[in-house]
Amino acid sequence: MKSLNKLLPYVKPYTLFAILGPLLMCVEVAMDLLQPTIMQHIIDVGIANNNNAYVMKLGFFMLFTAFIGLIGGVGSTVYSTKASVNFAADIRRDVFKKTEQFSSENMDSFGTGKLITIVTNDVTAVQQALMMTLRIFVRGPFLFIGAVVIVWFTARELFPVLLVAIPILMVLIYWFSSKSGQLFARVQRAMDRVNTKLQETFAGIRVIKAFGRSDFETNTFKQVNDTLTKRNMAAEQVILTLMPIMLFVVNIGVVFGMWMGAIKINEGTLQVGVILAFINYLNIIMNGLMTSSNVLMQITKSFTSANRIQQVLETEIHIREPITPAALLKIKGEVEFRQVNFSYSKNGEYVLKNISFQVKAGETIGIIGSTGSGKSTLVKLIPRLYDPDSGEIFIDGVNIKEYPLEKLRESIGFVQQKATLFSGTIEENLRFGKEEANFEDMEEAAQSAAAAEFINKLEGKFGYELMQGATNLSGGQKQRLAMTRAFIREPKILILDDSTSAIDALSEASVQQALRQNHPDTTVFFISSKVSSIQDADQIFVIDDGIIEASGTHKELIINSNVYRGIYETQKGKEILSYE
Ligand SMILES: Nc1ncnc2c1ncn2[C@@H]1O[C@H](COP(=O)(O)OP(=O)(O)OP(=O)(O)O)[C@@H](O)[C@H]1O
Repeated sequence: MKSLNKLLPYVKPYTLFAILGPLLMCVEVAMDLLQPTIMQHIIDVGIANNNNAYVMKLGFFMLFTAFIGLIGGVGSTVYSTKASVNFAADIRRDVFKKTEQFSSENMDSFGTGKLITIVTNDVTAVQQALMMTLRIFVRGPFLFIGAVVIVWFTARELFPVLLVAIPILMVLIYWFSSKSGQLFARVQRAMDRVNTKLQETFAGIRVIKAFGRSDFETNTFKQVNDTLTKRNMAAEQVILTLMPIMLFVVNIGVVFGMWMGAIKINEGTLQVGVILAFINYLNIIMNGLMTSSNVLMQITKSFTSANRIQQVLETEIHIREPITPAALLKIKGEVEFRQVNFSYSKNGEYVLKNISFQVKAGETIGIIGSTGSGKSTLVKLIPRLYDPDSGEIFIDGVNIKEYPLEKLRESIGFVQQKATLFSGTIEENLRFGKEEANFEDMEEAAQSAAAAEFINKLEGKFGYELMQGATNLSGGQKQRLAMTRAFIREPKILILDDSTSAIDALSEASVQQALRQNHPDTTVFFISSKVSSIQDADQIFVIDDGIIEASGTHKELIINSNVYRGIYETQKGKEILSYE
């Protein structure tokens, strides 16, 4: 309930619509409530006295009220929809904006599957809850109270029937609603699992096919889908059983009403029309109670969704902007790590342990080490994708936490291990690196990244459309484009995280040469599992189990580092070592 309340400020810009919706609904309900009484008068006054003119007059009045009711109903739908759809759109916008600010750690803790479910399903659930509240919430109680009051004034003789029927109906609704509330919570959890499974399958469809696991995946999807179906069925069945039981109670009420009415008619204290109107009101009362309980159920269902939305909106961003940012000169590219420790889990198990080093501007640093040793993690700390648990990182002698985040990241070009490209043209993807890049910039960067040749062969060249996930490019082409995108922004610090793994040795050498020639002042961190890719670096860091096991030039490390020599030997063979 609390989290739903916290979303109420999102209704504020649409207050007028949110008032008009229920207001117009009141008009519709008032007209609905008038109908049985008009009918009663037609029967008891018009038909009983053979007064055709009276029948016609009230007949037209009945039509008129129905028409006004229609306008009220349509108007209410229009304004309630405007309020709830805009309310949801604003929440979606803010959830999206918030996730854009998320640090990698925040992202890790939610997971993309859950975030997508929140932006789609959960926002839709609160939208529906608001829509129903605005449109129907007033309708239920208004119909119920209105009908009870009218029966009190027009058919008091039959009121005892209501005194028995209403408590029974209320108990039934309470029991069924609480039962279905629990069942719908189970439905929502099953829905989460279906969504997660779908996202995972769509993202990994190629792997599934390559491993011939389609049947297995179809089966696991069938399991989560079956659970969802069963739970949906159970929840719907509860709702659907309620209606006939309530109708049964109402019909017993009708029989009793007619029986009591017949006695009163015989006594001459009641007219036929009153009984007919009473029967109608009894149905209206049932409808009113049902509608109220439906809305309550929808609102209860939306609590979980509101909670999840609130979790995103209230998430504390781990990577914060500095309170007093450093006065900015142009970043040169000196990098220093001072006793840096880092862990993903924050339980003290460090992935990086006591890392300290200094790099001069314009130096090329090779980083090598076994898989999972912490190489990628180390470079991710430079653009503050994560912050260290302890220790400090400096660029040009200034703690990186003191730079405005945007400024810091603007001066860093980062090519991640897995090249991420977006659907759109190559040009659009490159502009991601530098908005104002012109054609020459693109050409030049593509040359440096050994991408120009393949781009020129593509239909439309820089206008070539990439599909989602750039599936219409090869692995090596994706890496080259990702490098072009990083080169184009002429960064002061360039991080290449195993970004030449799918590129042939010749092209890799040409990329390295282009870097030296065209970007001599850029500090380059070059992660690679191949010694041949980094052996010309000014300094090489050998990472082993989260520590810098050794550092130095290739020649120094061959002599001083067992780990480095081990890697080198496995890759080149001992005979080359002795030859060197
Ligand atoms: N987002 C994450 N959450 C939790 N643990 C992580 C995360 N990313 C990496 N790790 C763990 O941190 C350790 C270091 O990972 P890292 O990616 O830095 O290794 P690496 O040396 O770059 O490996 P590789 O050469 O295989 O890319 C690994 O044990 C890995 O399982």
